[in-house]
Order: sequence, then structure tokens, then C-alpha cells
Amino acid sequence: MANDGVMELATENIRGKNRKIVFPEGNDSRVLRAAIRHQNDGLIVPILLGDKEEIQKVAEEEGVKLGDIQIINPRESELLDELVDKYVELRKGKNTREDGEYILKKDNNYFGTMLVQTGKADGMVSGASNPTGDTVRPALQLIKTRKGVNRVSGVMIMLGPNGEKLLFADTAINITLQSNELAEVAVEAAKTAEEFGIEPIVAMLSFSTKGSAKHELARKVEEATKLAKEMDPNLKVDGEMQFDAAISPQVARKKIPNSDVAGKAKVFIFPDLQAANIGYKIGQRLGGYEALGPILQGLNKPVNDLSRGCNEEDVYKLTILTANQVRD
Ligand SMILES: CC(C)(COP(=O)(O)OP(=O)(O)OC[C@H]1O[C@@H](n2cnc3c(N)ncnc32)[C@H](O)[C@@H]1OP(=O)(O)O)[C@@H](O)C(=O)NCCC(=O)NCCS
Ligand SMILES: CC(=O)OP(=O)(O)O
Repeated sequence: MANDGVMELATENIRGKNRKIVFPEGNDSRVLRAAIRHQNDGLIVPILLGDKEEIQKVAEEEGVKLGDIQIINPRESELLDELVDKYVELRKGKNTREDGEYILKKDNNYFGTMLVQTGKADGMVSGASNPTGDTVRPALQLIKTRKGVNRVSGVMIMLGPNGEKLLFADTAINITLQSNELAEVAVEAAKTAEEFGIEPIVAMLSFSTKGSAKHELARKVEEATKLAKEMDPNLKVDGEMQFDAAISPQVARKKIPNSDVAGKAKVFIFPDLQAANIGYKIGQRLGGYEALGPILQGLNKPVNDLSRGCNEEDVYKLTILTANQVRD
């Protein structure tokens, strides 16, 4: 495949490391099939959460064999007491022990997140059947942001039909952002791009290019560009600019000549979640791009969300990308 760069790099990085990835949606057929593929490939150690009989039934319906894949039923797990204690400690008085036990038994995303937080798993992949908020809230509450990062955000790796490797942000988490927060997303997205072998050339997107429209929303993106440069003076970032100026050298020459970003951008920072989420889905559904993610950036440990529209291949690949985010 023309686009194998991103997947190949991540696969080589994780080879031999036996990263343990937990799947809270063990009874989702797409998740189950992807986890079994990983179990058989031996690159990743999958842990499925759910009721064993229910998962067995899905496996039979799908015509796949569970083999010796690890399955944990949170309601019966011997780890429950330990995880509840730790959960209550981390929530710092926000939840009682009774609350904690109820939440960890009822919601596999909380149980899976606690496995990651306590180091019993290295990362988590969920969201095939749960909406984003329910998937990521436990990680925001319990795993928390990395030192030096104020807000977790989400990126999509976009792999084009002609070998293009792009990154879109924030496609998943922050509904609106202030200019300083948008600047932080840009700086973090550049780092995430590098982790996955994508060139960190960052365009700050708007409906305006360098003042072509006079509006406070365009000025916010201009301000965010300035702040991103202050946060990382070495960052190749420019804006505000329209998507055509960011991606097309011909349009860039006309609208924004002499930019070292316009026409060459690989990392696209959208002004808000509406634009970013709609934008990536248009690229995916009309543009023939493969969309991998959302990958969360800024967390202490990797927890990643899937789109509910995902297929088995998306789950399989996001698992590899999640393992690639694990830090020893
Ligand atoms: C992510 C999201 C669910 C968080 O919303 P929420 O749970 O209502 O947020 P709250 O303000 O109650 O915060 C819950 C916790 O998460 C933390 N948090 C919220 N957003 C955060 C962020 N971007 N980064 C870091 N922490 C964050 C809060 O500090 C809080 O922690 P605490 O409980 O320890 O105090 C919400 O922003 C959302 O729905 N985003 C859009 C998701 C979506 O639909 N995306 C499109 C599909 S991908
Ligand atoms: C990433 C995303 O948009 O998720 P979903 O399609 O599940 O809302």
C-alpha cells in the first residue's frame, strides 16, 4: 500500500515490546475480530473486557476462535477491590468507595482506564460502540494531562490515496478553544505528527487568509498562530489561512506567497471542533482518505477513541498506533 509509512514506523517501534492494550468493548464484533488478529499476530497483548459467555457467543457468530486471549469481567474480577481503592484515591473526595465500586462494575471504560492508570495495561482502545464523551471522560479524570500540557486534544491521521500523510486537529475533544488553547493544540499536534513520521509543517486554518476577511474569529486564529510561534520558536507554523492555501502550492502562490508553510502543510489545525470533525469525515467519506484515530494527545498514558463508524481494520490499526504512544 502507498500509505504504509505511518503504520510501518509504528509497527517497527513496538516490535518485541509486548504492549498490553485493553479493549473495554470486548463484545463488539469489530473489536473482537481485531483483538483476535492481534493475539494471533503476537505483536500486541490484547485484554478484552466483558462477560466471557457473551464474548464467546459473539466469537461463534463471527466464526472466530478466542484461543487463549485474556478476558476480564469487571463485575467478577479479583482486581476490582484494588482498582476501586485507587479510583477513590485519584478522585480526591469527588466519589465515595460505594460510587467507585458501582462505576467500575457498570462502566468498562472506567475499569479499562484504571487498568492503564495502574500499569496493568499499557494503553486502551475504545469508542466503537460508545460516544467520545463516555470513552474519554475516565481518562481525563483519572489519567490526566501530561506535565506542561493544559488540555487534552484529539488528532486524526489522514492517509491519502496517493501516499499523502496528514494530521488534522482537534477532531475530537475541545468544542471551542481560546487562542492560547488553539496554539497549544498546534504545538502538541506537531509533536504527535513527528511521533508518527508526519512532517510537522503546521497550518492554522480559517475562512480567511492573512486578513482577507475582517472578523474576530479569523483574528483569533491569527493570534493563536502568533502564540504558537512564541511557545515553540522552531515550529514551522503559519496562518491564518484557508485550506486551499494550506494544501495547494498554486493557490498558496496567489494567496500567501513567501510562506514556508502554505502549499506544503501536513498538519492542519482547525478553528473549532465543528470544522475539524466535519472536515475529517469529508476527507474520509468523499476524499478517499483513510482516517485513523482519534488519537488523544496530552494524556499521561495512551487512551484512544474510535469512531462508531469504524471497521475491524480501523480498530486493528489504532491499536498499533496506541501501542506506539506508550512511554517506558
Ligand atoms: C470531552 C468532554 C466529554 C468533556 O466533557 P465533560 O465530561 O462534560 O467535562 P467536564 O468539564 O465535566 O470535565 C470532566 C473532567 O475532565 C476534565 N477535562 C475536560 N476536558 C478536558 C480537556 N480537554 N483536557 C483535560 N481535561 C479535561 C475536567 O477537568 C474534569 O476533571 P475533574 O472531574 O477531575 O474535575 C466534552 O468536552 C465533549 O463532549 N467533547 C466533545 C466530544 C465529541 O462529541 N467529539 C466528537 C466526536 S469525536
Ligand atoms: C471521532 C468521531 O467522530 O467519533 P464518532 O463518530 O463516534 O462520534
